[in-house]
Amino acid sequence: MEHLGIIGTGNMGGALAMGAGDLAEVTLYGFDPSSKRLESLRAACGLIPCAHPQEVCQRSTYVLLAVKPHLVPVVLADMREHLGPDICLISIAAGVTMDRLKELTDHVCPVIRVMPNTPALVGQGVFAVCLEDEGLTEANKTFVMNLLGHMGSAYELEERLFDVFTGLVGSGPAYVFHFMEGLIDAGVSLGLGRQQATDMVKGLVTGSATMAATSEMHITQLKEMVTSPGGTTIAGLNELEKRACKHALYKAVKAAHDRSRELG
Ligand SMILES: NC(=O)C1=CN([C@@H]2O[C@H](COP(=O)(O)OP(=O)(O)OC[C@H]3O[C@@H](n4cnc5c(N)ncnc54)[C@H](O)[C@@H]3O)[C@@H](O)[C@H]2O)C=CC1
Ligand SMILES: O=C(O)[C@@H]1CCC=N1
Repeated sequence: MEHLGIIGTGNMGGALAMGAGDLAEVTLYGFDPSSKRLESLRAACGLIPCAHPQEVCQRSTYVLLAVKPHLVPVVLADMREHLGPDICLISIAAGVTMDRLKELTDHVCPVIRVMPNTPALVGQGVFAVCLEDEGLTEANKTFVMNLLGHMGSAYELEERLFDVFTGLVGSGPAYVFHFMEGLIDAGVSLGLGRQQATDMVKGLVTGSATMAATSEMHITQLKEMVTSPGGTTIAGLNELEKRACKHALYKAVKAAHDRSRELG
């Protein structure tokens, strides 16, 4: 049985608690200043609330840090005395590097840096995992890859690519929802009811994503399948590219990448 403590049970910490909660071999602990969050996770996934971060450290073999990046130094300073070689620290804070995490923990415990995304909540997260700390055991690596694999797809990734992954995949669900919102508004503008348009766009995105995930065909071939010569789709695609849609996506990912660097 492994003991996993989560410090900060907001959007992402909460999503990971929910994902880990149904693993028989994991007991979950958590601390958050919001007792409401802790109580709702106790009811939803059996997380055991702790009175302070130190108690989480005392009860856990893995401690997952899921507070906002600017709070990482403060929270680690509080926990520092209770960390040691038998606790593996997992940080999901955007931008906070391995070097910084090692420095903030005085190099007393092994550290794993992870970048998740919110579809973890429905078992379809995509995770980058940095396993570069030489103090990690094979058991640490296996535990974390299995834990995250249970909530989606976990990829071991060199730390130098973490800002790219954060800008693309960590932030990515928001781009997809923004795109969906735009399509729904377009449908409403042209006369569909909002609920009708919402249901239709959800079906559109789920169906297209399933095709992309399961088809043998390349993404470009899937696009060509829809695009009849002289037809409706090419007329729509031409409008998107007149507005440099692909370039806008590049700029969005680049801005998020740059912000991830700054946060570090
Ligand atoms: N939301 C997302 O999609 C993703 C977030 N992340 C990272 O996850 C971390 C958390 O982000 P969110 O969950 O979005 O933020 P959030 O604001 O939803 O959650 C943060 C939680 O930390 C708690 N907290 C505040 N002070 C604390 C303290 N001193 N000790 C313990 N807990 C404290 C808050 O009450 C809150 O529940 C950030 O570092 C972010 O970079 C990473 C990938 C995706
Ligand atoms: O917006 C953020 O800073 C966090 C990190 C990746 C997704 N959400």
